[in-house]
Amino acid sequence: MIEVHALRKIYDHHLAVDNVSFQLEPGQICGLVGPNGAGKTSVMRCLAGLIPASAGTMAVAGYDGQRDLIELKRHLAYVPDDPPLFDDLSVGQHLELIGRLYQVPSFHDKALRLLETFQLTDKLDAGATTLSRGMRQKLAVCCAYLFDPAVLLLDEPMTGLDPPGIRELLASVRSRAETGATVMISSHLLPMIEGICTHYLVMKQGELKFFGTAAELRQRYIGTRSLEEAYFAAIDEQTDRHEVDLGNDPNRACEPRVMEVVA
Ligand SMILES: Nc1ncnc2c1ncn2[C@@H]1O[C@H](COP(=O)(O)OP(=O)(O)OP(=O)(O)O)[C@@H](O)[C@H]1O
Repeated sequence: MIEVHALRKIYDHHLAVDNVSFQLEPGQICGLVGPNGAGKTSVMRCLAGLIPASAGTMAVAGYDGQRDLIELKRHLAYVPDDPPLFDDLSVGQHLELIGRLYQVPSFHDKALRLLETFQLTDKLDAGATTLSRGMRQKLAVCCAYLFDPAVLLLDEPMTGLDPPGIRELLASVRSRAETGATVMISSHLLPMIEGICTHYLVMKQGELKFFGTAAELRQRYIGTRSLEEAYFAAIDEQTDRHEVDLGNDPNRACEPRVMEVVA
C-alpha cells in the first residue's frame, strides 16, 4: 500500500531525509518516531506529494508518486500537526467541502457521525477561527476520515487533544486499520502509540535507524522492556554516515510554495 525506496530530501544544502526505504501493507499501523528534526514530517510531506523528493521513488495504493500524483492524493489523507483550516468556513462547511471534493456518497450522515465520535456536534456551525487547538485537530481528523482514504498519514495527531480525545483517536486509528487502511502516525508520545502500532520506523538526523515489526524491534534490542527503551537503544546505535552531495538536488530550484488543505 505504501512503497518507499531510497527516499532523500534535501532543503537548501540540508540533508533532511537520507536514503529511507520501507513498505507497508493494508491494515498495518506504523509509528514514525525520532527526535526533533529527525525528518519525520519531511517523509510524510514527500509521501503526500506536498513537497518533491530530491531522490528516490514512492508509491501509494499502487499509484506512483511522480507519474500519478493526483490519483495518489485521492487515496491518501495527510493531517499535519497544525491543521491549516479555512478561516471563513464553519465546521460543517469543512466537512461539506471535503464530501463534495471527494464525491463521498451520503456524506452528511457520515459527517454527523464523525462529529459525534469526536465530540464536535455542538460546533457544527462554529467558525474555524473559534475552535480550540484540540478541536481544530479533531476537525482535521474528521475531514480525513470522511472520504475513507486507503492511506492515512497522521503527523503528531495527539497534540492538543484531551485524554478522551486521545483515546478516541487511537481507537479510531485501530478500527480504520482493521477495515484495511494503512496508517502512519508520527508521535513523541511513545507509551500512547505502543498499544496500536504493528510496525515502527525510527529516524534520527534523516537516517533510518530501524524499520520493522514491533516484535522485530523487541528482538533487535533484546532486554528493552518498552517502546521507549527500544527507541533510545535504536537512536543511540552508531551507524557509518556516508557522504552525500548536497548541492545536487534536481528539485531544489523548483520547489513549490506549498498550500496545504485539510485532508
Ligand atoms: N522548509 C524547510 N527548509 C529548510 N529546512 C527544513 C525545512 N523543513 C524542514 N527542514 C529541516 O529538515 C530537518 C527535518 O525536519 P522535519 O520537520 O522533517 O523533522 P521532524 O522529525 O518532523 O521534527 P519534529 O519532531 O521536531 O517535528 C530539520 O533539520 C529541519 O530544520
